[in-house]
Amino acid sequence: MSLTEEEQTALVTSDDPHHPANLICELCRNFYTLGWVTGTGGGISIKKEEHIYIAPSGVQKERLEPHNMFILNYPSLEYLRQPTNLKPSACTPLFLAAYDKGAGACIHTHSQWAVLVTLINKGKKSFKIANTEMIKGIPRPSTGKYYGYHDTLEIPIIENTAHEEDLRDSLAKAIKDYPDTSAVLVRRHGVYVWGDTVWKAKTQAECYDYLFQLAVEMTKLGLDPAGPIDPLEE
Ligand SMILES: CSC[C@@H](O)[C@@H](O)C(=O)COP(=O)(O)O
Ligand SMILES: [Zn+2]
Repeated sequence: MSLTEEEQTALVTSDDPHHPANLICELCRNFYTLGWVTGTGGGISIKKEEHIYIAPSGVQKERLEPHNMFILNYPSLEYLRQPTNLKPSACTPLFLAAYDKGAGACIHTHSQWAVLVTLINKGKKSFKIANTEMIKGIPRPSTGKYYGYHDTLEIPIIENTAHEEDLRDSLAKAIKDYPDTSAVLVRRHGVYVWGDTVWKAKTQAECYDYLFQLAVEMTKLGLDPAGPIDPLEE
C-alpha cells in the first residue's frame, strides 16, 4: 500500500498536540531534560490504530520535528512514510516486540539510574524491589490490577549487544519469560518500558526510573531494595 506524498504529509500534520507525530517531539524534549534521551540515544514510539510512529536514527531526539517521523503499518510492517536521507530508529525491532505484546507506546531510556541498577545486580537475570509506594504505579497483567505496596516487583535484565537491533530476540524472550513485566532492563545500556497508551507508558517509565534511583541509593546505604520492612523503622 503506497501513499501519495500528500497522504504521507497528512499523517504527520496536525494541530492536535496529542497527535503522535507532535507528541513524540514534545515527550522527547521532556525526556532530554531528565537525561533519558541525550546524545541521540533512547527514544519513544507511539501506535495510533494501525500506524506506528517512529523517530529517525542517530538524530538529536530533543530537536525532532513531526515531519521527521517514519510510519509503519501494523501488523503488515510496511513503511507508509520514510523521510529521505534518514533511517528509522535502531530501536524499531524492540518497539515492535512491545507492540506484539499489545502495547500502545514504548519508551527507551538511557537513564543512568537504569544503567546503575543493572550494575548493582551484577550477574543477575532480574532486579527486584518491594515495600515501596511507587510500585503501585506498575500494572500486573496476570491480576488485571496494579502491583500492591507489599508485592515484589521483578524486572528482567538482558545483556547488551554491540548493535541495538540485536537485542530483539533476548528482549522478546524476557517478555515471554516474565509475562507480568512492562519493562526490560538492558545491562550497561538502559531500559525499555511500554504501556497500553502513551500516557501509561510515560507514567510507568517515571515510576520505574524512581524505583531504579531508589534502589541504587538504598544499596549505597546498605539497605536491600527487595528486603522486608525493618520493624525498628516504625
Ligand atoms: C548514543 S547512540 C545510542 C544508540 O545506539 C541506541 O542505543 C539508541 O538508543 C538510539 O538509537 P537510534 O537509532 O538513534 O534511535
Ligand atoms: Zn539505546
